[in-house]
Amino acid sequence: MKAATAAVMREIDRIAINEYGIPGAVLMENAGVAVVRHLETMLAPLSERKFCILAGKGNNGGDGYVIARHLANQGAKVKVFLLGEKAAVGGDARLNLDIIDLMGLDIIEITHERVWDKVKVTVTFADCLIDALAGTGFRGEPSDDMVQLIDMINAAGKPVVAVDIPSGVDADTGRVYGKAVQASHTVTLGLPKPGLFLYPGAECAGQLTVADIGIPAAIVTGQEIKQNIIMADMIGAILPRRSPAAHKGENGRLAVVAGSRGLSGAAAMTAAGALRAGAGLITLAAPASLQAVLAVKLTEVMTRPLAETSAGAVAQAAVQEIIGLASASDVLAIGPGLGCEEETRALVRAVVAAACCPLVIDADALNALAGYTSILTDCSALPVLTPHPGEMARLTGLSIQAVNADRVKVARQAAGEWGSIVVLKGARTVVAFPDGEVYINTSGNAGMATGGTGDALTGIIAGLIAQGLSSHDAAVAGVYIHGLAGDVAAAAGMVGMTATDLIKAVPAAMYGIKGY
Ligand SMILES: NC(=O)C1=CN([C@@H]2O[C@H](COP(=O)(O)OP(=O)(O)OC[C@H]3O[C@@H](n4cnc5c(N)ncnc54)[C@H](OP(=O)(O)O)[C@@H]3O)[C@@H](O)[C@H]2O)[C@@H](O)CC1
Ligand SMILES: [K+]
Repeated sequence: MKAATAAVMREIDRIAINEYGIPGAVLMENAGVAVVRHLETMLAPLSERKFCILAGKGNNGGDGYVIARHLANQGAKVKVFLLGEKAAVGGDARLNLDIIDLMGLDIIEITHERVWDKVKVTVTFADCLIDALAGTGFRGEPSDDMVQLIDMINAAGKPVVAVDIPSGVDADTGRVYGKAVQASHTVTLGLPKPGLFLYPGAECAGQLTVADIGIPAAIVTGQEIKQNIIMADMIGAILPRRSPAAHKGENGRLAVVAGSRGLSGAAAMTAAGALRAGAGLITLAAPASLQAVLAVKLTEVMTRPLAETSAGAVAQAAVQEIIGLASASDVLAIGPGLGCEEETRALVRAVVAAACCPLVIDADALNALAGYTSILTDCSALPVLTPHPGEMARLTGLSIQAVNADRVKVARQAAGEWGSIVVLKGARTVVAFPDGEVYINTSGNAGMATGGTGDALTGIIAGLIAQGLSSHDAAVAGVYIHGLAGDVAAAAGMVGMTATDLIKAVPAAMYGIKGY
């Protein structure tokens, strides 16, 4: 599913109106009717309900007046509060405001202090609140009046239906500067906006519905929309169907370079993630002293002992062995648990520079690349990098806060600069490509915020590449399957679930998507 930024949505509206001749008032009518249809599914019979519509002076408020008209026609009790003066409302919104004025609906301008008591009483006795304060035209921090209204809406404990976007949420980034409406439902218009999927905006949106408002499909396909939302059907189309006559050699050869003394678990979980994602033959190369324990942990994985430093990390002397292993493999996953010794870091850089198979680079291998990201642009195949925000901060020189403030922008910029696929992990993982294409993941849950889930993701993505998926498709499908496996595991209890629970749930997640 494509997601449109506020600027792209405005351009789509402009083309629909100016080039196709669809009057803006028709789009607004369709928008308002779509919200009323949604209210019918939630609160029928509408004739027995009381609605409080909170409208701004822009077109989002205009949608609110259309909603008010249709609700009143159905016999509902409707009160409209306008954050500003009627005289300040223009265009299609004004047209619809004038209509409900002529219909005799109660429209109260919030222009002086005395009105607030009335707002409070109405909000308290309403069955449902409609947030039509602001949509894609919202900028920056809400004004004091808007904050007061948002506080009242959020404190009311009533169903809140946001029109297009919960007011106060940035449509592009999901950021909330100050306060935002906490909606129980959002009916977004035309195309969904990225900010409805990125936190904290995603949490403000509640249950999301995308409403068709009659924009010609050709306008949307004619736009270069680079934001995508990852959904199950998209992944179903990506995953290959396994031939009934398949043998292990057809499902790829995968090498993992991971682990150091005290960090054997990271290596094991990476290999197990790849195994559960369906990779055929896996070789786990790790410091020699870990071999015995890894062989016990992973019955189905081959292990390869590597030269190690006195501290039990992979030594520089292992470089040729790893490069040789990479050339005999379809994909190499490198990084989890390698540790932070400088000798190991130098080895990672040498392997990344020389390996001729696709790479999935994670954890300590990412830290080894801080200050050396230019190596990535010379990789023979597009490498997949899977940083969490801390690793991303180290790689970019930004603070973790700056990384999280606009995850899409940061991931996209890094992917372009490094000529790599960047999987920026976290709630709503973002996958960015060098051409600016971005995918936002929708699966997963807070139970996944536990050690080892990142190692599992590295294994899953590498496991999919081993089975013949392009690095592009493997990154997109990998993050979705990983989150879905987390959701499957969380069905038995979210708090306390482990990365191992998630890994075991990968086959069930894939079964849910593809039926195998
Ligand atoms: N034809 C179309 O295009 C269609 C558009 N459609 C709908 O229009 C919406 C876009 O409409 P838009 O562009 O008029 O802006 P909109 O979201 O109403 O926001 C402006 C309002 O927000 C206010 N405001 C902003 N920042 C603020 C702040 N920090 N703090 C406080 N207030 C702030 C601003 O106040 P002002 O700055 O004027 O004082 C003004 O009142 C879109 O989301 C969809 O719902 C549909 O009907 C389909 C057809
Ligand atoms: K809104």
